[in-house]
Amino acid sequence: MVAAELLISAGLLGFVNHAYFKRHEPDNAHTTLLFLITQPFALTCLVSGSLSVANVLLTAATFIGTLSISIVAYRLSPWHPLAHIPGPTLAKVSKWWGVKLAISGNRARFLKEQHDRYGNVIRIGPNEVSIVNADAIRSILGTGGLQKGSYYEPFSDATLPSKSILNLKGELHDNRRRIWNRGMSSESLRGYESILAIRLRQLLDRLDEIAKTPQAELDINEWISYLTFDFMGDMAFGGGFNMLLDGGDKDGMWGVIRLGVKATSILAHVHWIVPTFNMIPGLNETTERLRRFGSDNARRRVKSGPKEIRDLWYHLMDEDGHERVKPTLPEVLVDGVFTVVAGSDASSVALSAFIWCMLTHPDIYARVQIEVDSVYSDPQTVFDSEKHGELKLLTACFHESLRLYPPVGSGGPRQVPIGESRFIAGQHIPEHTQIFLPPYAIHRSPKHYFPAPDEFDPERWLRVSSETDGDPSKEILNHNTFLAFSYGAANCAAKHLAWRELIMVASALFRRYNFEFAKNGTPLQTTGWDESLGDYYVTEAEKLLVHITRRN
Ligand code: HEM
Repeated sequence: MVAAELLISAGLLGFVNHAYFKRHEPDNAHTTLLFLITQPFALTCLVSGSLSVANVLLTAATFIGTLSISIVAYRLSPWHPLAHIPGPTLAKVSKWWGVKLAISGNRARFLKEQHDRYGNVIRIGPNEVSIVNADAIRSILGTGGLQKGSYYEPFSDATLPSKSILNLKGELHDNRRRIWNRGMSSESLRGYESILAIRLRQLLDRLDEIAKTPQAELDINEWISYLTFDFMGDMAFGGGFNMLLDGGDKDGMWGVIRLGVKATSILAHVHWIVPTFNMIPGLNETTERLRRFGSDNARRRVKSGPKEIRDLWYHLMDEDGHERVKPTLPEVLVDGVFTVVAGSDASSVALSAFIWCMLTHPDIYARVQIEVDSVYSDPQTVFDSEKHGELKLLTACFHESLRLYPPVGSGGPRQVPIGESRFIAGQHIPEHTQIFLPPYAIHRSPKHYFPAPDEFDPERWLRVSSETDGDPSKEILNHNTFLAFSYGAANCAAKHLAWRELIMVASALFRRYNFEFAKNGTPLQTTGWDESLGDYYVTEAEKLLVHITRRN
């Protein structure tokens, strides 16, 4: 009799809990776990008057079983607000499916496959959708679109008094972005170019040494990463990073930053677990080191005083005094760390993917080299960005490699606010839904790039047509769907700097060296490197082993 009463009340409690969690998303794992564990004990005591092990186990099993079945049944039921949107069944059931996919690093490619299978709007989580549609880009990322939501929360350190620009919303974002935009004016960019040129000369010196040894091979992805990391250190904190001179990650900070981004990109799918993770000694070591990295660098930058060439720090601190309310040190510190994290890997993987495309398309590589040679007939002028406009084919090659391998492959989502709903890409999207616009899949859709959307064809950017006039056999190139730097008010704040960096580095490398695949490169490096790119918010690349020889 007691057992029956326990079964019924534990079952009911499971349903009540589901109703509660549907309205109140957990904000951490520890209190939620405590809340779930105490209930079977309390219920057993209340119903049976004692705490016998058998009764507690029976209550707990029934409670958890009913709660789980209720959640799964609801998420798969026709009553779920996203029931009309197709997608993989396991994705609809649990966020943990998203975590597993994120761990695999295969997210961008997998989303494309699912779009090919299910269509333009697919459900990729209990309350998440992914959309591949040109009009949706403006309505989500453009004016009056949606804001960032819970996915981005783990990208901020909750113990710090300020969030980085990546996590700010509304007016707070507009204010910070105004300062960033000033820091990216044409005048500021010219200063950054001279900072980059100094680092680029260091890279060329190091590569010259390597090129002296016949048949020597190098991981070009790694050397480019040293360059972009040091450059971002110069920009954000006025120097102090010396990966090029050290020939590696001497203090291990580069590894820590990469691990931090990777872990965050995975945990962002279950953002409520992060506060719990941060409480576990040992597990928060990476966050601790990142915190120290930020504060040490900020302290060093403040102490070092004004720089001969104005760095990004100068602008972010508003040392010119344009702002009514000056940015605080913690605000600039978090943006400095974000600059190093976001700016270095995105640029290095973009450059590596470009070199990969050149090596796998020798005919185009030869033409690019001729173009670079003719624009920079005097090798000493290769740092002059005034000539970038003349590098038409090289620029088209970057557009194409960024199209095929966008460094932020599946992007970060925007969220429909509570109490609102949207009609996007022909579908009703209910409140609280997170919407992804995955650049990798959008860039490879034949509706946006045609013919051969999966092929490297830089000429498509040089041919004129962008209209089909309803004739599907005609070429399509929809510039509005090029999302490598995102779109709208929160697009890449350093897009113009990044373009100059990519073109300057590529010109300098191609003007000075001949590149070939390393003879000892594994088949992965010579034929499948692109498939090994891991999507961890920013793309992670495997070794790209090449052999270089100095040109005259
Ligand atoms: C090829 C290189 C780069 C690519 C492809 C790239 C791409 C992107 C993308 C896709 C976003 C949007 C992220 C999101 O919505 O979740 C973004 C944001 C951002 N990027 Fe870049 N990025 C590059 C280089 C850089 C560099 C070098 C810097 C710093 C100097 C930088 C600073 C930023 C900032 C501050 C934001 C946040 C803007 C905001 O929220 O208003 N990026 N970038």
